[in-house]
Amino acid sequence: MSVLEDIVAGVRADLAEREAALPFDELKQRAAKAPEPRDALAALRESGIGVIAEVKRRSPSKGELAPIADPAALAKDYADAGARVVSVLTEQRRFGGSLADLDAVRAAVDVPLLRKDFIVSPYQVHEARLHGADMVLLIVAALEQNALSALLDRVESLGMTALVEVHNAEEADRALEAGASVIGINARNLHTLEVDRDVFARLAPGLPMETFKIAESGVRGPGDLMAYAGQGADAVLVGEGLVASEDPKGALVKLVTAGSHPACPRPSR
Ligand SMILES: O=P(O)(O)OC[C@@H](O)[C@@H](O)c1c[nH]c2ccccc12
Repeated sequence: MSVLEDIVAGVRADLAEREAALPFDELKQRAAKAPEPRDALAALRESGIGVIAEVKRRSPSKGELAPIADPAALAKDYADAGARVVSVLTEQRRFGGSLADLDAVRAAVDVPLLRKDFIVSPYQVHEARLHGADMVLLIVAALEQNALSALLDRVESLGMTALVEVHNAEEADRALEAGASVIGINARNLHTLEVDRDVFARLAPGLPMETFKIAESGVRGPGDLMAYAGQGADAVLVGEGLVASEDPKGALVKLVTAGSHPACPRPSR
């Protein structure tokens, strides 16, 4: 089994337990009463190169990154430092996250939130909404085309933004085919877990000008952000570089400052 298949199998097992505890119809009704979603894409468009800052304890590639005893406090630091969106990993087995983290972060900050997980079922989309997410990650490599299209429509029908993640040109074509307008190009190969920062430069020119392009993974500091900006990124998503830093807030201020600096290349739109 590949790493991705292994993660998805665990996600499906955990999902079955939650579905048994709270039936889909009941979940949908509850989610429908949640406060209106925030416009994550509008928030990302507000600055130069927007930064999505991630709450992430562990990763399959690096193991333990940071204990993050208080995800709400970290998210507050992120928001204060100028994060346009905060990403919360909710996958438990490999990333040490939970929906409780999403709840805690939602209660603490006003910025739009991304639920970062391996979404394979409509159940998880409504669940994201119920727990205050405004944006949902959909990983093309984890989904059949029909499921991808259906999940994307579902995310949008609930007023949220879908961030559709791709790793290669074939996945990028599938994302566009499904109607994605916000595409994340992940430098981390989900099969080998290696980071290749050149993936963005290879794929971005093949995407339509109007597609909102997010560079994901491997951003170590302002230099990487500037490089991605020069290659046409509209925003970057950063996890490890922040959580594993001595001073996550200070590290994020540096990124946000670089992303809004006049010398930083800007999207031409
Ligand atoms: O920690 P990094 O290298 O800054 O990467 C963040 C983010 O891109 C990464 O966490 C990620 C991208 N796509 C994912 C899908 C699932 C889980 C995690 C991810």
